[in-house]
Amino acid sequence: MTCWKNIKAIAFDLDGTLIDSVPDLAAATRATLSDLDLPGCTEEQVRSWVGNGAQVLMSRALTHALAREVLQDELDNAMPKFMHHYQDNLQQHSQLYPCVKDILAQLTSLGFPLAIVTNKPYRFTIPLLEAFGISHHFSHILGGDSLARMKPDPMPLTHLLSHWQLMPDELLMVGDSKNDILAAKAAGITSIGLTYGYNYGEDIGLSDPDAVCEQFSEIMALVSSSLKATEQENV
Ligand SMILES: O=C(O)COP(=O)(O)O
Ligand SMILES: [Mg+2]
Repeated sequence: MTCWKNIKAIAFDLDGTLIDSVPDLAAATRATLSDLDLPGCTEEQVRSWVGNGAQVLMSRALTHALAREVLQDELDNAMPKFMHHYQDNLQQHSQLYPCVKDILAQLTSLGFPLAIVTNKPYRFTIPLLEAFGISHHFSHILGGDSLARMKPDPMPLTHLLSHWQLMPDELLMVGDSKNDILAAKAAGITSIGLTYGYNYGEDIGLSDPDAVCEQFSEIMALVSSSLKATEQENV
């Protein structure tokens, strides 16, 4: 049984959890394909390709456009173009999901240490968080290239556990993708799966997170049981 009352710190996924970033990822993907004189793609297709970082996104887009397996040098040629297009247009059309700013502020004022654990390259993560005015909430920020392995590997989460000196049952991962839930399970930590993000078109419930939430604001009710437990201990 999940013990919500033990939660002391929270790790958040970024794309599809805090920020709906697909419109700008799709624009950068399409601009890259256009540079290469390849057929474009839809935003919906990009939504189903996001989840394993920029390189895998571009690899999936090229595989689709070429209708065959992509060669390493084709990917190597495309990546700087994608990075350039995305860097210049990180938040033209991306948006924070409802209540994100408010809930992060509440969690911060309640004293939870918060982290970002994203597969997005680190160099895009910081400016995006800053652009939306939420970077100050996170005391630790890990991009997909910050460590040797990214989600679904547990490495970023075990890194956080040792950084914060927490037991696995004291850390919560909140994310929209099976990569978030698989990483959480492999690290032995609690997870919440959000239904509104990107999960390759699959139901996040199939990954069996400890709880499924349809709205970001619903995480407050689960996390607040840990506060009640702390209050009772302090009486
Ligand atoms: O960039 C991606 O592919 C996914 O990023 P996320 O881990 O924040 O969802
Ligand atoms: Mg995500």
